[in-house]
Formats: sequence, C-alpha cells, structure tokens
Amino acid sequence: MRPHASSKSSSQLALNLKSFAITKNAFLPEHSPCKALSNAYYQAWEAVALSLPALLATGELRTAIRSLPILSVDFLQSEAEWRRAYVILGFMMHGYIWGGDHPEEVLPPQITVPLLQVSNHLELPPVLTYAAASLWNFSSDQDDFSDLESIETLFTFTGTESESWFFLISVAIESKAASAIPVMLLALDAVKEKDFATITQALWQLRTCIQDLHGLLQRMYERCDPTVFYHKIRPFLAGSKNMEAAGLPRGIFYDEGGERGEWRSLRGGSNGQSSLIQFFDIVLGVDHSTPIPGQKSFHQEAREYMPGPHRRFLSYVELLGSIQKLAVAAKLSPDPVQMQLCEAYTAATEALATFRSEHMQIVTRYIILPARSAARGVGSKRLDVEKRPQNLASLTISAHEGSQKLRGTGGTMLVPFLRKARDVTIEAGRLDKKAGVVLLSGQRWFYGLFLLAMPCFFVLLLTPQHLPLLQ
Ligand code: HEM
Repeated sequence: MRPHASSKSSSQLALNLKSFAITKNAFLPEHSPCKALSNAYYQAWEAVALSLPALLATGELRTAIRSLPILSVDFLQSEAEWRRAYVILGFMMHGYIWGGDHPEEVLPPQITVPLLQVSNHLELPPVLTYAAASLWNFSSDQDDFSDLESIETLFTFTGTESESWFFLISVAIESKAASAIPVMLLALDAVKEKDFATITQALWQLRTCIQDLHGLLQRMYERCDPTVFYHKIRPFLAGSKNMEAAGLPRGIFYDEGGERGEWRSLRGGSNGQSSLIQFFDIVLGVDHSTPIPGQKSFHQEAREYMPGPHRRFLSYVELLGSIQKLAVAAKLSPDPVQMQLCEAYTAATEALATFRSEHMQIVTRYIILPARSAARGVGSKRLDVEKRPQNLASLTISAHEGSQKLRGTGGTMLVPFLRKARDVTIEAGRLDKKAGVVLLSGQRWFYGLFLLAMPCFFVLLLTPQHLPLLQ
C-alpha cells in the first residue's frame, strides 16, 4: 500500500464514513445502544416492551397496548433514543399484529402515531426491520461487539435463548466485518490508478473476513433451536406484504385516530436488509438486478428497509471504481501482478458464494425441514402449538408443492430466490467467461472463443462412464 496516499485517503475516508453513519463497528452504532429512554414520560412504553414475552404468553398484549396513552416523540433526547423508540415500537407492533390466534389488521394510534414519526426521522419504513431487530437491539459493556459471550439482546418476543441468539449472530457478523469497509473503500479508490498490489491485498483480506463471518453463521446451530425458531420466533418477524394466506389480505391499516389512517403492505424483518452483505456484493460486482424492466429486485427493495444514511452509502459505493472490470481486463494480461489480482478476486467471490451456500443450509434446517415436519404434524406437539394460530408458520407446505412455494419473512419465494442469489455470486467470479465475452466483441475474438469453449472441451474429454456424474 502506498503510505502517503493511504494516510491522506484514510482521514478523508473517516470523514466520509461518518456522514453515512458508519462507525468503527460498521453499520452498528459506535457505542452500545441505550438501555432505557431517559425521560420518565416513556415509562409506559418501556414497561410494555420489556414484558413482551409475558404479555404475549398470557394473551394480554393487545389490551395492554390499547390502554397506553398516545405518547409524543418530543422528549426523545438523542439519536440513540430515537433508535430505541423505533425498536420498542417495532417490537410492540409485531407483537400486536401476530400475538393472537388471528393476525390483527388494524394497528392502533398508540403505536401508529409515534411509529410514523420515529420512522420518518430515521428514514425507515414503519415496521420491524433488520435495524430494529438486530443493529440496534443489543447491549454490551465491552468494545468488541463480535464477542457473542458479552452481547445480549434488549428485546425479544419469546424470552428464549433461541431468539436472542438468532438476533445476536447478526450483530456479531456485522461487527466482525467492520475492518473490511475501509479496506475495500481504499481498494475501490485504487482502481483509478490501477494499483493492483493494494487491491489484491484488500481482496485477500476480504476473503478472510467473509470466511470469519461464515464461521459465525455456523454458530447459529449452537443455541438457536430450529423448531422454536420456526414455530415461535419467525411468525413475529413477518411483514404485511404477500401475507394474504397468513391472514392479512389487505396488509395493515395504520390507524392514526380521528378517522385518519392508511393501508400499507410492507416486507417484514429479514437479514436480507443487511447493508453489509450488499456492500460486499457491490464491491465484488455481484448483480442481483432483475431482467424485467421497471421491476425492483428483492435486493433493490431491501435498501428501502435500511437506515437512510446506510442506503445512501451503498449508492455512493456503486459510483466508485469497479474491481470486477479491472479483474476481467487483468485476466487477459500475462503480467503476474495482474494474475494475482484475478486469483484474489475469484477467491473473494468464492468465499461469498460459500457463505450463501451455508446460509441455504441454515434455511433448510430452520425453515424447510420444520415446515415439512409441521405438514406431517411432527414437532408442533413438542411446542404445544397444535391449536395453530394463523400466521407464517401455519402456512405449511403440501406434499405436491414442495419447498419451492415457501415464503420468507421478507415475503420472497425463498428457495428459488436464495439459490439465484448464490448462483449470481458464483457467476460474478467467472472471469474466464467474462473475459471471453469481452474478447468476442473485440479484435481478439478467436482467443475469446477459446476461453468460452474451454469448459466444453473438458466435458468432451471425459469418458462416457463419467458423464452420469455430471447430471
Ligand atoms: C436462522 C437463521 C436464518 C434464517 C432462517 C434465514 C432465512 C432467510 C430467508 C428466508 C431469506 C429470504 C428473504 C426473505 O424473504 O426474508 C433470507 C435472506 C437473506 N439472509 Fe438470512 N436467514 C438467517 C440468518 C441470516 C444471517 C445470520 C445472515 C447474515 C447477516 C443472513 C443474511 C441474509 C441475506 C444477505 C439474505 C438476502 C439473500 C442474499 O443476499 O443471499 N441470514 N434469509
């Protein structure tokens, strides 16, 4: 790395990052979120939010929320308090909607009125987003938020260890990746000058970082029980978009009182709303856009569910240099320094694709298998859920539909969606193919044809008895 250039860029970078609300903990706050709203005026909110598991278990939450006063947001004293108010109201909202035998489609003014103002202030939709459930829903007395033994959740629906662990794994992942942000921004900056060495080094660092995150993702199994997750936790995370079958055909009516209000259909909380993973995608040139003109992809829509400054940060990063283009051009060069860049780029995309494959395994364990068991009446007995309230977990799959029809809390058809997200990541790293296309459109078309056809030659070389293995 060039010392002078990098120290100059580092101070500019710190300034830039601050304006996008990115801290030394990346998309997490600089300090542990506050543990209480300081003005006693908000005591009523605090009391309900901290007793959510008990109020839900006894079926008293809806009455408790309807008896609250409609509180003003005027006494929130800092950004950290606005965030805590958003977390409290988001948890109360989802508890209110999904905490009964049937979902409640009208959100009372006790939640709607302050929630609309708080969401507006934070530039977030009025729903329990990933920011509410994970980014701002933890506490720690240590500096390192990636240490799972020293962080704890502020709010849960169930009071279970499974639920806390589910939210905290994401906190640890976000924190662990923090150093990758400045490193990759400097790498993007180095694209202009074709500083291959800086970019290569950064890509190897990124790869190690993603592998560490993979390790944290695998720790989900340690303390989050798939049956508890599927039947008890996940139903509370669902949104109101594409939730007809779960009992919300029109979405949610946000009642503001005095005959005012509006129907809204919003996606629920999903880790797909993590700015971190989208940051990796942008840096590596992974393209999740849909081919249908005018239609937003899940990933584009997920940006609307990120805090405003983080969303703007991703748009800003998209305008910086393309490491992928540089790597494609480097693929055509005999220069060993450039070849090293290609190797590092491919290794980083492979690490991200492997992370996504692991995530698909998790989704199989935590959603697909419990959904199949529920369809056969297994598992629900252990958790005393035979009465089956109407919610996302009661939408079990029938044998002929299979797991292809299952929906995520964010409302996606989850299996095809996750497979595609993984496949486009693999595709991004296929420099041979991309370089081949570039050459075909230029003068060195013969070499391009060779690069594109190489995989076919390998297939033809295989003996007939190997061919079935490829099917
Ligand atoms: C029990 C654990 C988890 C389950 C069951 C799960 C489930 C899902 C589901 C169903 C989706 C589809 C989108 C939707 O409709 O919500 C999704 C998307 C996604 N999840 Fe998870 N998830 C889990 C943990 C995580 C963690 C810890 C991360 C890391 C931050 C993560 C990152 C993502 C991302 C980035 C997407 C968007 C698709 C992609 O870009 O690959 N998930 N998840």
